Amino acid sequence: MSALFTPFTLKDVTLRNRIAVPPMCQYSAVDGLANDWHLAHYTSLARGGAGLVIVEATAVSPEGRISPACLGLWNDEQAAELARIAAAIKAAGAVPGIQIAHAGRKANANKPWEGDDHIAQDDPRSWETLSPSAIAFGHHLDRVPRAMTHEDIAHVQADFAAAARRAKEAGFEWLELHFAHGYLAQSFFSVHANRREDEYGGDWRGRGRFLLETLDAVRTVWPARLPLTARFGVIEYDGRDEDTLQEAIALTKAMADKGLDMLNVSIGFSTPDAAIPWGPAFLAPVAGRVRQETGLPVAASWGIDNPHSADATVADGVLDLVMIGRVHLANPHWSYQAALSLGIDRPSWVLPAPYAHWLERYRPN
Ligand SMILES: Cc1cc2c(cc1C)N(C[C@H](O)[C@H](O)[C@H](O)COP(=O)(O)O)c1[nH]c(=O)[nH]c(=O)c1N2
Ligand SMILES: NC(=O)C1=CN(Cc2ccccc2)CCC1
Repeated sequence: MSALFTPFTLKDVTLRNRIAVPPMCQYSAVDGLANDWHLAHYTSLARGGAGLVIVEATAVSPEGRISPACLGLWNDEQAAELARIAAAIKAAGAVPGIQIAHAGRKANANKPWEGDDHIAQDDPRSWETLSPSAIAFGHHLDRVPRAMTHEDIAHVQADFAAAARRAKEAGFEWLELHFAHGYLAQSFFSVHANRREDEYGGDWRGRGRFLLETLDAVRTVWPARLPLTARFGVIEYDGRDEDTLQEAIALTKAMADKGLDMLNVSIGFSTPDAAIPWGPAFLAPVAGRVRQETGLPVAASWGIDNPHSADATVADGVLDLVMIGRVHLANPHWSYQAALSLGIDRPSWVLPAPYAHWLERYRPN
């Protein structure tokens, strides 16, 4: 029996297996609108057999986009296009999820393959970036952002709540708040980015306030019966990891008290000077510690790309869901290959009938 291919129920939602496609920006939108690229991309991933497919970081406002080509959910036209994608994911047998985000001081950047750097301020595509403090990330993202006022903070939190309402109306059944990877919410939590001296700065409670208030605002509009999760950078690999982890675990417990249903454990990416120990499944033990100490179900990613290690993280009670990212770009049918490798019954039926019927009778050698 394979732990990876057991169902997972959270609130009223049941995933057919423990395999999730994490959000992965496609940088392929115009004016934040999803198009045929996104429809084909997400449909093929869902048809590949994963239990959960989470649509990429989708900005809660125009200036919350990482790049001008990122998706948005700040208007009803965008919601209508995303509704087609949610329906296509569901029709393929996966649960449709979406991540809502604000890129903060990492916003207004070129596509990764077009420089990945901040757009020049005299470029017509340029817009003002916001952050808790007027401190640039550095390196290729060296623009100094404007320190947010309390009005800015309230406005962005209202944008998150509005985007969550639109996500619900568009038919998404799993919502993830982007609280990781050096974007706005992570920046509020990070000592590298947040030097505020008001109630949104200082100790972990101050630096965590924006995240808790945003969670509160979203929880009010997101149905109690559907999973509300957050992707959160609990470690920076910046030399103060134990401090960061303890603060992140304390904040995660506070978020759980406010109705967070699950944590998608990730990296802070708040400083260009991080010494990240890249390697197969390197973050899984960190996620396992968060799971132990908070009692929340957890997911994690980062180099978990072979079926046996993915299966082991679930079987050993380290992870509840495995986020399988880049390898899905190489092979949307990764779940089928995993089913073959793990020897589950009728592995082809991880795929939809038009494929499964024939593959069950024919095995690519
Ligand atoms: C092209 C691309 C785009 C994104 C990502 C990655 C890549 C490669 N990642 C991170 C991703 O979800 C995943 O956590 C990492 O890729 C690590 O997992 P793998 O090692 O790829 O399985 C990411 N994470 C996130 O929370 N929101 C996002 O929109 C994106 N976008
Ligand atoms: N929107 C996000 O959260 C993104 C995260 N990435 C993290 C990453 C870093 C290094 C390698 C892969 C992914 C890159 C692209 C956008």
